[in-house]
Amino acid sequence: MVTLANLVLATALAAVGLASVIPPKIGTTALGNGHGTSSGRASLKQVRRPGYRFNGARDIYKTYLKYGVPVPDYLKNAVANIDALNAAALSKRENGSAAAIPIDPRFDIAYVTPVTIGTPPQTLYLDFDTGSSDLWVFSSHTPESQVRGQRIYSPEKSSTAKLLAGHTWSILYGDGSGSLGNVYTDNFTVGGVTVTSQAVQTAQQVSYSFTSQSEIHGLVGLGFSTLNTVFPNGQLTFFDNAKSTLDSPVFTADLKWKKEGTYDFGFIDETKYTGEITYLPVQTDPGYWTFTSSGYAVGDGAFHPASIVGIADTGTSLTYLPAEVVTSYWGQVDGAVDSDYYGGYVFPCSSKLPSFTFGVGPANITIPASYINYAQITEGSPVCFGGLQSSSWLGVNIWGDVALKAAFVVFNGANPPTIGWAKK
Ligand SMILES: CNCc1ccc(Oc2cccnc2)o1
Repeated sequence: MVTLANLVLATALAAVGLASVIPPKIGTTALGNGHGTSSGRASLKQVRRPGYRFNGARDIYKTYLKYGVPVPDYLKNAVANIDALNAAALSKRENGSAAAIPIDPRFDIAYVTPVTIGTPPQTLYLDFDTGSSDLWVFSSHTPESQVRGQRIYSPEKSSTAKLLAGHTWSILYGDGSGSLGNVYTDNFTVGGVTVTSQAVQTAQQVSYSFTSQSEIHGLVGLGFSTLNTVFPNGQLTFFDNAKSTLDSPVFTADLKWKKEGTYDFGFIDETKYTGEITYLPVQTDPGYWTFTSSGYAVGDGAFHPASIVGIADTGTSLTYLPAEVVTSYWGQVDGAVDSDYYGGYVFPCSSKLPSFTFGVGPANITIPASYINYAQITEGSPVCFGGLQSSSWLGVNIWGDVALKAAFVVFNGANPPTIGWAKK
């Protein structure tokens, strides 16, 4: 016996996706192939209206109206409450996409991405670096003698800038470069994603290697915020601040060989990779995107299972792996030597290089040989510098740009974080 109350209950349960105890049999639905044939069968593809947010209370409200039952006040309020929550959620969600531009057309020493800081917006090009967690910029506080062509951020020209009184920072990178200074908070936007009151670390000193690289106006750290060097209170990275407003707590890196790639925030662009994404666990202590590769192969040679613990670091140009791995690679290259004089593996530019494959769980990523022929020692030299170098002096294995640009990489900031790898 289907009573009206049961019907409402059934509709309500169905509306919230729960199987109802009374199979609602509200008339028969037209079935068929949707092409108007006379077969008496039609199927209609259900599509989600863009921006649609589910409101179960409204479905029940409609059932009351449909059967002429007076709508109780609590139900009217429920509909309004859920609409308000949905509106707030929609207004909060944002995603973004920004270019990763090689700073030198000849070889991929680093990639920069346009950002705007402050009000009115000041545009700078920053190096997005998953291997560190400070957001710092050349600024009006950087001595003019240390600024050589870089754009600067001038907090005094931004109506939304606020000094973070008593806070300082100082950072040293793996290549020996470094910078230090004080801290403001201001509006920070990349690819349409805005964080208000982002900690922006203004440089008061930069090392010569930064001064000499005019295309890099600062860094955006995308490592875990535990690595942030601001003292006495560590600050959150742009990603950690943006996470709650993104559709999904992820960013992806699609770096390219001698071409512009992209960083996406809040979504995974299925058109940017092929096959499946393999997700691996991330060790977040001390704060790098640390994962374990499952082994390697040189060229078409046999795959060597191994556990290679390393960090995914968009801020490092080359890839640094254990000595036994790189000696087995360079052993396949005529004339390759690990040169103290040149500071790493070099080889005759005329030599043929094999590709390099590294394992990511049951899957793998292959770095084409061309990516490993990194650059001539100097313009016109017959000696070339390898993109695969030994990590023995570093104390950590680093999957830098030479490896990352061979893949589509998902930095998943959920709890627990994971890192995803896909071919492209
Ligand atoms: C090349 N020295 C200046 C410079 C540009 C970008 C960075 O930053 C780095 C360097 C190494 C590792 N991680 C980030 O330093």
